[in-house]
Amino acid sequence: MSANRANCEHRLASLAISIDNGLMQYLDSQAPTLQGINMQIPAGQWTCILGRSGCGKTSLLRHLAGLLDQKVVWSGSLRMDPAHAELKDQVAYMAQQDLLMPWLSVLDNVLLSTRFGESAKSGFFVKNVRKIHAQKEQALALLEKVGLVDNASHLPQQLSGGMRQRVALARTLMQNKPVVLMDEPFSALDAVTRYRLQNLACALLRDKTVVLITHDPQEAIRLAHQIYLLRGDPSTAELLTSLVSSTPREFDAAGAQLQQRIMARLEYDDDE
Ligand SMILES: Nc1ncnc2c1ncn2[C@@H]1O[C@H](COP(=O)(O)OP(=O)(O)OP(=O)(O)O)[C@@H](O)[C@H]1O
Repeated sequence: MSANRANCEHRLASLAISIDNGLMQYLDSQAPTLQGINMQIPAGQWTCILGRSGCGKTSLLRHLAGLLDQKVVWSGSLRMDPAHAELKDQVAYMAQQDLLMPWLSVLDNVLLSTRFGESAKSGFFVKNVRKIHAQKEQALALLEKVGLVDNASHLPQQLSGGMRQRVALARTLMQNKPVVLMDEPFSALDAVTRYRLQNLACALLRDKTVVLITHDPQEAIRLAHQIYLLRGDPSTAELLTSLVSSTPREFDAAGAQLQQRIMARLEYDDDE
């Protein structure tokens, strides 16, 4: 069986997430960071979240990824459609920093999450040689998609920032989760590299339920099917707009107007 076919058979359905009246407070904090959060995150679409620094964007994303379970209290409902036991099993998380292991090759970095996943399930690294071979083929196919197959044996330090983020994207795809949470993944890149990576991510994550945090209204306007703003203290979520045209969008007059609206809402929040 080819690696691609094996991949299809294990692919999970896309999932929608719905948050009703969510409240999140850090255990060592006197007040909630998020309160009265209502969000609908549709399956197979991109939801972008903007908000001033410190409003709780990363906290919300990390909570969805199951990374804050010991650090916060959460109340309110967090549901998935179709319902599933553990949201954290369904998500791949792509952070602002690429978080590549410096001592591992590009290929091994892409394979890492798969092997940890297997390790967690079985108690030791995958032993099945055919399975390892199929995973390697799949990782190489993903590296081909992100244009880095010739760099498979390189170490991360031999790559540019944009190349490293492409490795991180391949690693995220390798996890093959229906939900992809991205925390400012392109913010450290130059404008042209960012533009190219936005296009690439848009193409490769087309079937996924993506939640993207960004400080860049233009990035949200290019990529989002809906844009939420986190505003206030504690923050609530405001659905600013839903966009129906296909992505990635070119920036036009309507985009410029929407950018102005976003900036006005964010500026107002900063002044409050
Ligand atoms: N482990 C923690 N314990 C207590 N408070 C925390 C913890 N981590 C973050 N916070 C607080 O939660 C609030 C939200 O932080 P968060 O990083 O989620 O904001 P953000 O909107 O992602 O900011 P930025 O845009 O600067 O990345 C901040 O006031 C921050 O100080």
